[in-house]
Amino acid sequence: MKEGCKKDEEAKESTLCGLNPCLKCLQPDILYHLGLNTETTDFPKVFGDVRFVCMGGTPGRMENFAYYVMQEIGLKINAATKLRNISEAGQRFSLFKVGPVLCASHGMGCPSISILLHELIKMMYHAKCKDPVFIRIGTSGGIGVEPGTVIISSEAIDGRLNPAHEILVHGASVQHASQLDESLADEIKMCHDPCKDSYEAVIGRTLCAHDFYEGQSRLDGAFCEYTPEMKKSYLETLQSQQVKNIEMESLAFAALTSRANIRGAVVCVAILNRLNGDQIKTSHDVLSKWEKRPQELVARYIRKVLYHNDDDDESEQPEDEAEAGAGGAGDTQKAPAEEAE
Ligand SMILES: O=P(O)(O)O[C@H]1O[C@H](CO)[C@@H](O)[C@H]1O
Ligand SMILES: O=c1cc[nH]c(=O)[nH]1
Repeated sequence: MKEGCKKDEEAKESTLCGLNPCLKCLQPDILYHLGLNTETTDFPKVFGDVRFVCMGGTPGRMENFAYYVMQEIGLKINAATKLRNISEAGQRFSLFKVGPVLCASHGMGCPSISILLHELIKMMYHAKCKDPVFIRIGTSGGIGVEPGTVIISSEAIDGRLNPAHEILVHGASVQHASQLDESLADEIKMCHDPCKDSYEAVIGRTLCAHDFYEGQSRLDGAFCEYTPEMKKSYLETLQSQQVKNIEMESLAFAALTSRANIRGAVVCVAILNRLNGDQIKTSHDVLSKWEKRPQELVARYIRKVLYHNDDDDESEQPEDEAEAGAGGAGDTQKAPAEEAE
């Protein structure tokens, strides 16, 4: 358990801690951007079995991941089954539930993922989830790594290399530590097979920028008020400080998960090596293959945790949906995990 995190009455129910003490007074609690509330949805019944919350930038990636993870954890569905976007009413994020796995899109940048995380963390609290693991599966710009390499973040740092997510509250700066769970990073890394996988997976520091262009020292933005030499020097400094990649959500992800006593990991593929350029020239076909790499590792990890086995050993896999825990994909009335097309 997180240091200084006492188990209170709520913690007996969910394992989250450090949350807003007023949450229990909100009747109902409205998760506005997810289009859900505690009055019309029975959270413990619909989401109480969630053990993994996976997130990534785009709705399409997370829908594909939901179908992929369903197959990988052995949930049987028929070909006509279609997963329902549970947060469709909110019109901001997509959210799919596949048994114990929630898959959410988070948009771009810390403000967007922060909103999603506040609402997902409240969901875990109301649903009384026990020890949920949160994982971001994404893309990034690599620093001195071969494009296609998967980077599992050891910690998230800001542009000044500080391991903290800064927010302004009442006009004052508040910094929250952005550490990630080291043992979770190791467990995910162990799901990579250097003999079979055609790519490398490494653990390293991740720089989180608040912009894709100037914030990442690109020379190809609409504005650029620095020289190629200044860019080179900054990226080389990052490399010398064991920074392996740059993306745009890890600070908020790490800070909010650790504040809630949630184990979190960030697993991103590098789609270019920033030491060699700024523009992404790789074909969409190749990019979509690379994008699946973090998904593969994370699906293997989930499978391993659920069935306590190695990838080759299928002996403990469930026979059917019920055993695997395929469960409600939305409100309490809907059929589990799907609606027929
Ligand atoms: O990992 P994904 O969701 O692809 O997001 C990465 O790509 C976006 C920029 O293109 C940023 O949001 C960055 O973090
Ligand atoms: O260079 C990159 C690539 C993906 N995402 C980023 O934020 N930066």
